[in-house]
Amino acid sequence: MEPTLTIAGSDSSGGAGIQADLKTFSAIGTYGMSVITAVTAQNTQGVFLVEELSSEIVKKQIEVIFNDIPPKAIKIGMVSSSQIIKEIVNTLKKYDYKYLVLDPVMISKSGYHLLQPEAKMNLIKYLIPMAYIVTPNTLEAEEITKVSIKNIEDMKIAGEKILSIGPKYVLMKGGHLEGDAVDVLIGRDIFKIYKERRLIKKNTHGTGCTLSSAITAYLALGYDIERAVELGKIYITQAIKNSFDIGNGVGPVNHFWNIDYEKVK
Ligand SMILES: Nc1ncnc2c1ncn2[C@@H]1O[C@H](COP(=O)(O)OP(=O)(O)O)[C@@H](O)[C@H]1O
Ligand SMILES: Cc1ncc(COP(=O)(O)O)c(N)n1
Repeated sequence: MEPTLTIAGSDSSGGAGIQADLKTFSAIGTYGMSVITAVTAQNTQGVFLVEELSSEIVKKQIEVIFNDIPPKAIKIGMVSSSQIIKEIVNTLKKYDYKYLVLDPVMISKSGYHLLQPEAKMNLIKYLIPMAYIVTPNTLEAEEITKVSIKNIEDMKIAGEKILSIGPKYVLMKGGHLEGDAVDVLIGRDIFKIYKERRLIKKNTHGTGCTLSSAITAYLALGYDIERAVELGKIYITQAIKNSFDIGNGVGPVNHFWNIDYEKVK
């Protein structure tokens, strides 16, 4: 069983953050572990309060995991402040790893700032260059590059700008654009489009967390980047397609769409 690690925030409603990541890691057949950076009081209707953990406990969680169960692939989601970002960067520097998937979480779908605005520069300067792949949505890519994104051409321009900061690959997610759900993978010699029909579903809480975790799990299982993104896209599309209404707002996706419940009864 390949170990996978998420470094992210907790979502009390279970649809995004650490909870979405661990469900995805498990559904894809890896052994999920977590380093919690912050606790959010959140449900399908919004984020109501956030409490960041101390940098000491973030550092210690990373150290004890790496000293005992070195992960095959790591994903970073919500990191909230400059202090936490610097602690993660300094601690990860001490260890060997190949696959770091960075989902540059900034604002929740419900409009809450999960990354303090003044920490944005540190995320760009320190975390993006360390990543194997960065997975911004259009709003995050606009914040990082100041390029306005309306179509695939703009995604390419912004994606190449992010690539020049230092990661090996960039996956530009197009979930917020109109028309088909198109994502673009950009690398020094890769430009690949992943297209799925847009699903008319309101339950998209945690889609970005889920896709980046799926890519992390597939990298841990040994797939190359193009195939890991292809399988991740299939996983998130099916998870949205099979989502269910729970709560009164924007519900979660179905992380276990691939599980045969008859077998576990
Ligand atoms: N309505 C939808 N139908 C199909 N795929 C979608 C839909 N909304 C988002 N996606 C896909 O879900 C993934 C997450 O995308 P996006 O919503 O852009 O990210 P985030 O959750 O970070 O804002 C992408 O692969 C995107 O194309
Ligand atoms: C702890 C945590 N991490 C990430 C997200 C982003 O997910 P979304 O963009 O679907 O709100 C979230 N809402 N909460």
